Amino acid sequence: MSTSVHDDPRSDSPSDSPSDSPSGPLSRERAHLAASRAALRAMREDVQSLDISDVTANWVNAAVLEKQIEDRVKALADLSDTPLFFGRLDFLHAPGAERAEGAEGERFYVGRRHVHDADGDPMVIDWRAPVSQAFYQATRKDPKDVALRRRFGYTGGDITAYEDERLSDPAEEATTSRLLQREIERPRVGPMRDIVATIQPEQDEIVRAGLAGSVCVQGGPGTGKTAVGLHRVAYLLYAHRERLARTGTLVIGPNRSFLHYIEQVLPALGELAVRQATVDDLVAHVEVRGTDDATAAVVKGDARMAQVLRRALYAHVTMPAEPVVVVRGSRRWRVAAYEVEELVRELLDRDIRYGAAREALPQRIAHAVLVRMERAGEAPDDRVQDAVARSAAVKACVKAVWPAVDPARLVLRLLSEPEFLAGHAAGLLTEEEQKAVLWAKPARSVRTARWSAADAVLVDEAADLIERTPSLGHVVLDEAQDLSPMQYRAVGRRCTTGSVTVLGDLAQGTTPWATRGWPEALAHLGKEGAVIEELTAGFRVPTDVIAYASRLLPHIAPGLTPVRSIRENPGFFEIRAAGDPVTACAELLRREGSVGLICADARLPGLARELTEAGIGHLAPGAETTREVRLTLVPASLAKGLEYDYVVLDEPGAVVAGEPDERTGLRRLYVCLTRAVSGLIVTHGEPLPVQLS
Ligand SMILES: Nc1ncnc2c1ncn2[C@@H]1O[C@H](COP(=O)(O)OP(=O)(O)OP(=O)(O)O)[C@@H](O)[C@H]1O
Repeated sequence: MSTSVHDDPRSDSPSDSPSDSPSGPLSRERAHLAASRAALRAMREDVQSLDISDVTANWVNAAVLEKQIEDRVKALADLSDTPLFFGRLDFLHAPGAERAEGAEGERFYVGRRHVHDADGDPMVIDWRAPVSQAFYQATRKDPKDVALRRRFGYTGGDITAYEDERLSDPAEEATTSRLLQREIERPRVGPMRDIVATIQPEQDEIVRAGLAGSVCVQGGPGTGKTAVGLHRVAYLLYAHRERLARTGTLVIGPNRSFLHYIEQVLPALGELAVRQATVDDLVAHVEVRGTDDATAAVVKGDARMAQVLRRALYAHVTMPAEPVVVVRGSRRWRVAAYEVEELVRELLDRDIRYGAAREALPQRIAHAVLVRMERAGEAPDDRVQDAVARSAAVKACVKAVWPAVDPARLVLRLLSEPEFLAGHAAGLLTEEEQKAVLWAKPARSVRTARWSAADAVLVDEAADLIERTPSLGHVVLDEAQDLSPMQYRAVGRRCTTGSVTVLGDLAQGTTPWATRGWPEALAHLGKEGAVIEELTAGFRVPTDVIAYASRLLPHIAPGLTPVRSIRENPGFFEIRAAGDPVTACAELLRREGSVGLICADARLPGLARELTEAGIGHLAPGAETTREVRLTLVPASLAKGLEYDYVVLDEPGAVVAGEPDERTGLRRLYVCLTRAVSGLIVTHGEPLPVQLS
């Protein structure tokens, strides 16, 4: 028997087989779904009925416990249109007890969360549990003891189809999953969805990679990098819940629209506590009101700036010229200048932060005083040492020798004072480079300075030299190819004791400092040992469209493997010379799903006006589509990471011309050409870039 799909005629999908009888497999599966829902309800009621009055001694404990209960009840909610399970595994033998989440049987339903019956036996196994892995990894070649893998198709919250693969049956031929195809081709509207039911084997490997190791994923447009990164966080939170609850997790994306687009995925997987931020959010020590030209931004983002900052900071440490004299009662205790210098040199040699060393110095000097007191026959205790450390003489010495430094002030001086910069950049930055980073108008104060985004990263680096930045347990860094070396360092210091998942595509790098190669980027992150994986199967872009966009690859990222679309639906692709984008939008809105009109940033206001004049409702730039308003206008600079069922790409030549150089322009165009799921119309009046011919 070969792989087969069985549909219920009530489903809105094409049917392969006749309707199911009341005792047929579909009815039995529906019965299991109903029983699982009832079991989940019972689990929720159990938690709701907990009486905490006996166990909470005070109101603080009671409040904490109540909050925990509230969270647990929320986590146990049964979302009516989200399937409770999406797959079933029938093993040939019962898996080992340690793999089975306490189950005795050999049949498992795989779903978004664990559900058990009144006896504690599992009705649904969490997709992240070890036993569920076979659902994603078993193949005909390596069936992993799976006799039958069943995938379920849903309409709303109801099972309407299933598809079987008898993996251990040598007579059955391999076919691609129809349900997977349907899932990939389902129209998109609104924010990104999870892919938990259809994670592919090569994606699953990355999702389940251990917490200790860092992973870097290079993948062309639509290969599922973002999806994989988000599911990886959910997996790690399941496998290392306590540790990550303590240390924290963070997802970094390129901008607000992108974060908004992905924000529903983790909550849908039951994970509510993952912070999402842009790199700019992480380094928001100063208010960013200024911008840099490309030359200045490239130098400010260069890793050499870290050395300039280090030098400038440590130049504040000077050797004492005077002894320290501490007066206690009638006695004076003297520590010679050369001895203080020795203490300072010792601290400089140690690998501790500037601020920590500054805090240690008074105690070191006080200790030297104590040794003298002991030698003179006194018996001072710790309190005396503390008092000496806090004495005016010691304080004055530390202030002179190892002064407090404010990180923003330090950067402000470097960018405002040519001599100060030259003093610390000599041999690191050329004169032109120094000129490029200096502000045209020196700033008077931290508050009034017109800080740029790159300046804020410098302040973050300086802040970390002074005081260690706390490290998180795991960081997912999406669209990483656009980060500067200094931004990589800023991310790297937020996971020094944790691990990172780096996601990106070298061909989509559109910043002047875009990543040239992953090993270099990983070195800036401080994760040289990370494994580099490549994803090449494309889930988003139709074959003809990706083939067209891939013509740009030799010009923008030679050597990268073109994406191979696994979509069966060919979609459609049209290039309309002298075509009108507004008419194209109107045409596409007659179909199901979202429509994005992507254009060069400068052309956006004009197109917005034309749409309004034509009476076509549309959303503000970058806004998420809804069922009511399915058309959104997307400036080329915001298109990265987003997708729409249909895209109208206006004037490719203008997209290229909108960037400072041709390669960046072509990369931007590559991003814009690869946003469509079902169809793309390119409209142009000007000639198309020759690289597309
Ligand atoms: N295994 C899968 N099953 C179903 N859909 C998938 C799968 N993997 C990815 N997708 C879908 O393909 C689309 C593209 O995925 P995603 O945005 O993660 O790609 P990406 O590699 O980050 O793309 P880009 O480089 O353009 O940002 C999304 O709609 C995602 O849900």
